[in-house]
Amino acid sequence: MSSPAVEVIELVKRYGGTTAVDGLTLAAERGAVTAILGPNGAGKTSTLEICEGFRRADGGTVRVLGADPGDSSLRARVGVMPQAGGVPPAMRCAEWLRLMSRFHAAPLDPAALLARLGLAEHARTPYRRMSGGQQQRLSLAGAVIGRPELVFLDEPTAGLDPQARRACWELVTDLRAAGVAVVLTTHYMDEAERLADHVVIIDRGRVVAEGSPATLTGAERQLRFRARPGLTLEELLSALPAGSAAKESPAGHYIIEGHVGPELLATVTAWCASEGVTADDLSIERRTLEDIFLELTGRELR
Ligand SMILES: Nc1ncnc2c1ncn2[C@@H]1O[C@H](COP(=O)(O)OP(=O)(O)OP(=O)(O)O)[C@@H](O)[C@H]1O
Repeated sequence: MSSPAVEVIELVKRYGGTTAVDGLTLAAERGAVTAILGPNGAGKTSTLEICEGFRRADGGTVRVLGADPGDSSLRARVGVMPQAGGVPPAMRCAEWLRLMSRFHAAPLDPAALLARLGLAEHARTPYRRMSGGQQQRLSLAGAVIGRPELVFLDEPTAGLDPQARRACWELVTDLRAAGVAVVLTTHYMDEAERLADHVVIIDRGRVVAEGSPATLTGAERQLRFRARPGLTLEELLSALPAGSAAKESPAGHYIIEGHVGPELLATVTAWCASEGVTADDLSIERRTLEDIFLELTGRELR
């Protein structure tokens, strides 16, 4: 088996007294999408920027396509989409992408790439006059123009409209199919669930869980419904089979966990009837990546 495209072992990054990355270990495979998730300030961008060779680590080991992240030979092989900026404000959209293409031996066609990302009509627009979402898309185009073996995308779809998000997802899926290693960060759990082969959840600079979306969310199902807020769940709990759990989260949204079968469903609906409430949007679902993320990283704001 070939070595991973990115190998991070016991990485440490400090800014003065703040330890942003605290012994983080992860690997990203070729031909796969690795999504790094974590609350604000968890250390995602710091980790990415060290892998991209933009920041120095204070400890640990990082190998990118088998080389040190600072190795100049990586520039032609690795595409980077930073969280913001990177394009001179006065430069026109197509002009910048053409310039980027000249740094590579076998680049994609800049005009075709702009068209694919819905930027054809903005080809002559200076960067500073483009909207935030258009700037994001141009930055994404810059990361992939050189047919890289590995791309780092820092929140690629933040602020994009639904159409542009889908165009970005399609591009990422095509990169993976072409054998490219894609490492991205995102705050959109549905995006990670849909796109990623491997999800790494980090918190306070450490990995708190990793695996495929299916492994992380597990096979267990939940019963969910909406009803008026503040129902007392004790009586329901006592009627449910041992090992079941019931919670209201957020207000007016009820989640019942346990062995979700006909018996549990009957008990819950009978209880709703006894309370005089209709269970709206009653559904049986698997736990989502967002449920797992909030369980692991808590609900307080960072
Ligand atoms: N240049 C810097 N100087 C000082 N502290 C920094 C610097 N860059 C990041 N930090 C701190 O390091 C920690 C991790 O920041 P980082 O940007 O890596 O997090 P993140 O997970 O990418 O967050 P977000 O989701 O908000 O983008 C934070 O506490 C942040 O304040």
